[in-house]
Amino acid sequence: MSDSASEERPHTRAEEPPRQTGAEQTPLDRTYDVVVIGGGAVGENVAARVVQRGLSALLIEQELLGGECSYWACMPSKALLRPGEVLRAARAVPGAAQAVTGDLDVRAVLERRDAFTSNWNDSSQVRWAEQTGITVARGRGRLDGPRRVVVQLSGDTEERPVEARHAVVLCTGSQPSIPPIPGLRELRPWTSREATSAKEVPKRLAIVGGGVVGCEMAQAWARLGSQVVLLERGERVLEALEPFVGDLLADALRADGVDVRTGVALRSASREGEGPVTLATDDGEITADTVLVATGRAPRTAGLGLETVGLEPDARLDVDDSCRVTAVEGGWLYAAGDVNGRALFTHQGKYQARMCGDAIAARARGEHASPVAWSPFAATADHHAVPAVVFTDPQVATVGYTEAQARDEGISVRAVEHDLGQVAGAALRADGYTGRAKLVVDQERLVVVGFTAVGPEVGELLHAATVAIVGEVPLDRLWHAVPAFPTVSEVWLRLLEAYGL
Ligand SMILES: Cc1cc2nc3c(=O)[nH]c(=O)nc-3n(C[C@H](O)[C@H](O)[C@H](O)COP(=O)(O)OP(=O)(O)OC[C@H]3O[C@@H](n4cnc5c(N)ncnc54)[C@H](O)[C@@H]3O)c2cc1C
Ligand SMILES: NC(=O)c1ccc[n+]([C@@H]2O[C@H](COP(=O)([O-])OP(=O)(O)OC[C@H]3O[C@@H](n4cnc5c(N)ncnc54)[C@H](O)[C@@H]3O)[C@@H](O)[C@H]2O)c1
Repeated sequence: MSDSASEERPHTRAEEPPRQTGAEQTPLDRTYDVVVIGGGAVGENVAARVVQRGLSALLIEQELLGGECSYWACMPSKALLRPGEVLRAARAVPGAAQAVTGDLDVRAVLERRDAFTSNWNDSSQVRWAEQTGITVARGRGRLDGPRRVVVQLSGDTEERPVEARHAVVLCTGSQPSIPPIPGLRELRPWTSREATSAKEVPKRLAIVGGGVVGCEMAQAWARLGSQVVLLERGERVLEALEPFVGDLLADALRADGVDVRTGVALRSASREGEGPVTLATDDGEITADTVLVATGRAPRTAGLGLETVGLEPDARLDVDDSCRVTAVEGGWLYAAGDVNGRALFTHQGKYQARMCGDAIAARARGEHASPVAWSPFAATADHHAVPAVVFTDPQVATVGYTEAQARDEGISVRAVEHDLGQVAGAALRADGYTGRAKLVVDQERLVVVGFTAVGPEVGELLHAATVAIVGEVPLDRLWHAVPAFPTVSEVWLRLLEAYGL
């Protein structure tokens, strides 16, 4: 195995030749050690991991190899947000601000976004997979009994049966949920796919749902020139997070011209012919040209043949920490990434891929590979150390429990907060730097169990907190982890001082 095969699949930009058609596909063998259905970031990483461990792997993908993250989620959304963030950062520093004489160049922003998706061409990812030693089948896969999968190759009417010697791994991801609001589905609203791949800036954009997708896309399109209204039924945007997060973010979105409305119930949606859309809420009517529904996601399991292995067709895929589906006997069926609903993030799905790939390979060698906590076969961090960044400006960085979640888990906690703008490193970064950080401490074990920060580019602060939580670093040892002056990380010192060290 070459070194490059042990690297993770890259997110590159490339100009590539047209995609293969079904007729040009590699012929399939009858049996593989591992069959992976779904070639998003997670499926690719499961396949690569087992191949690195000496097993053969078939990876079946019905659309673009790389999945949502590369083409309709993480990468294009961040490409849409980054130019606005840079522009605002420059404007917040006198001396640089005077050099900024124009506004965002929308065409250039969209072109850069397109380059990050390789213009929705996955040839470079297919090449990477093949060089890694993975067999790629373009088409649709479904279960057909224990260890059996049927592949409907693209451009081919015949179905090909394949068998898995050791494991079948479901990595089919998730899809947007559209709430059953009268008229909404009939409008054919944007989902995250259209919101990340649109070629033109909508004039009036109404967004239903003030979660991560709603907030990121509200800011991206507002800064590109849309008139955006953001409707959230909860009390705050990003309501699951610490309360100050939603407050600071709503202020920032409003400063960008977004009309943020919380505690709003959408009653119905309608459109007259090709005219504008009317959204009726309990707070009055809203007129928009485009509607984005961003109200959460559901596992993509329809038509996956779950009933052929004794599960309900729409069953929740509960898994153990090695991602083995607990309701299926024989221990051959796994589910990793968004489809198992544990933590809907690319990084966490890829973590599951590493753990489950190693568990599959060890079990194929006859080892027990018990998924005990923090072993190489257990995605233990999924339970209480999931990092996440909302890439708005300001960013929101979180890992572990919020104070409320920790209390709900029965943990005795004490929380401390600090104003990020008071940190010398933050003040140097931008005039008027606004932000806040919070540490949640387990009072019995005296370790950090949660961290939240809001502020420009605080995402880069997050890994220190993840290491502290995963490493269960005692507070009195953390006190010796000295942040360099003048970095924003000095907030760690301030938080520990606020705690009483
Ligand atoms: C707008 C947006 C922005 C996001 N930004 C971030 C971010 O910044 N950071 C982050 O960590 N996460 C982000 N996420 C979440 C992230 O995109 C997902 O967690 C990640 O894509 C999940 O990867 P996956 O491989 O499990 O699923 P997917 O990426 O959905 O891949 C599943 C693949 O399976 C294929 N498939 C499905 N059924 C079949 C079948 N029967 N046969 C063959 N193929 C099949 C699909 O075509 C798809 O390619 C974002 C999500 C959205 C919507
Ligand atoms: N930066 C990132 O890492 C990133 C970015 C985007 C998405 N994601 C992932 O994708 C997942 C899905 O994102 P999402 O934003 O679709 O879901 P979400 O669960 O984060 O937010 C959905 C929001 O919609 C609101 N809502 C639901 N029904 C509503 C209704 N009828 N009217 C008004 N509001 C309503 C909810 O209260 C909630 O605030 C996220 O949980 C996250 O895991 C991650």
